[in-house]
Amino acid sequence: MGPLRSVVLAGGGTGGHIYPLLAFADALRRHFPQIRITTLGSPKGMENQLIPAAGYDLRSIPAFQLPRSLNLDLLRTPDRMYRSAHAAGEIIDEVQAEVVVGFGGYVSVPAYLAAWRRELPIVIHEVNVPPGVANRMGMKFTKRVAVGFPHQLEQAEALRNARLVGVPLRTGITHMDRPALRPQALYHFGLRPDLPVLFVSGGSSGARTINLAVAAAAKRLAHAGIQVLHVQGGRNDPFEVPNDLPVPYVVVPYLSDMQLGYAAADLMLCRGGAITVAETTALGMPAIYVPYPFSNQEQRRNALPVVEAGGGLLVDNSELTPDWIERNIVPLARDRQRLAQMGTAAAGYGRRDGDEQLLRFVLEAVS
Ligand SMILES: CC(=O)N[C@H]1[C@@H](OP(=O)(O)OP(=O)(O)OC[C@H]2O[C@@H](n3ccc(=O)[nH]c3=O)[C@H](O)[C@@H]2O)O[C@H](CO)[C@@H](O)[C@@H]1O
Repeated sequence: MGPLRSVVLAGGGTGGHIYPLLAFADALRRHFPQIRITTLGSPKGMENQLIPAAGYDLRSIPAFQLPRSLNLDLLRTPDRMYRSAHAAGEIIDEVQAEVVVGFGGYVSVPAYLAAWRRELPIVIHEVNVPPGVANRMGMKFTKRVAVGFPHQLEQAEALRNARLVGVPLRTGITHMDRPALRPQALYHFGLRPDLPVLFVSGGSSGARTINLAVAAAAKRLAHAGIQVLHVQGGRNDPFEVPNDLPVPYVVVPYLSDMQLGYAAADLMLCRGGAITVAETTALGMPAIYVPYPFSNQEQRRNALPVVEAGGGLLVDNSELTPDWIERNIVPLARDRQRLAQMGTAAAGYGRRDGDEQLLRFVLEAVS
């Protein structure tokens, strides 16, 4: 077949849906420099900051919230769904899209619906178990479903026949040479080269429990000679850290250059969002995962295979206290050998070619 000329990518809400979309857009552009890439988002999601900043065309379509269960009778779906699908269809027609690729988030549903009505190929990329509500609806319109992780094939009936492609990750992360970037990253954040760095991130929105627990442990970490680089997260309140600590504790609201954080880090403390897990493992980053407790155990499922492979530790949200941090993180952060072993195990589970594998799958869909 000839080169792809025009695609519509749909996805939005939080970073977990948007970063894979952007990484895939970059792969399309690398392979087909003349391609027209149009992204569909909702008016309020993080896509409104992240997608224009990455230089892609973002079209907003009217928002509507999906019910959280699937016994959705399409005939009784509210008018707003049809308005959104109509808007998505007009954009698909205008750009003469050859395929719609959806990454989840409720903005994907009107795109799937509009593409189905036009008999356009639809490809869904799903990273969670259970699959998100929007993508489960999309699966009524296409059998071309790609997943990020092996456990998804075993743990979700709806994903049993999906194609395992991995997660499209930003090349700034997948092509990164961590040791080479480390001095620059430490300098950038004002961190010392002679002491370990704990990198704390609660995902794209931030995590209140993690933020408060680590901030409350600031003195104990500092007196043990552990530096902290702490990302507050896009939607979280500021927290207090003592300002008379003997070693650096750096708080940043959000990192657009996430690779700098990974480069500075010896150990990560994070939630178990799917893209975060894909990134830590692609980089061979030892991590302590604190899954978000309120979303169908999806984050626990993401982190468990890495932890079972020896690539990190798992701690319940309710158990992450300053005492736990002192007892577990302090000795680990100072044990270079154990960190190296964990890093190697994490890397064994990680993969870096999700963007290329998804592209191959999409090309099959349009051929
Ligand atoms: C609470 C919740 O429901 N979270 C879900 C959400 O997580 P969330 O939106 O937090 O997504 P992930 O943890 O999967 O990914 C976060 C992304 O944001 C990036 N990042 C983060 C902080 C920062 O300062 N800069 C930055 O670039 C990370 O590098 C990563 O690429 O979507 C994921 C993927 O569907 C799901 O698995 C999570 O369960």
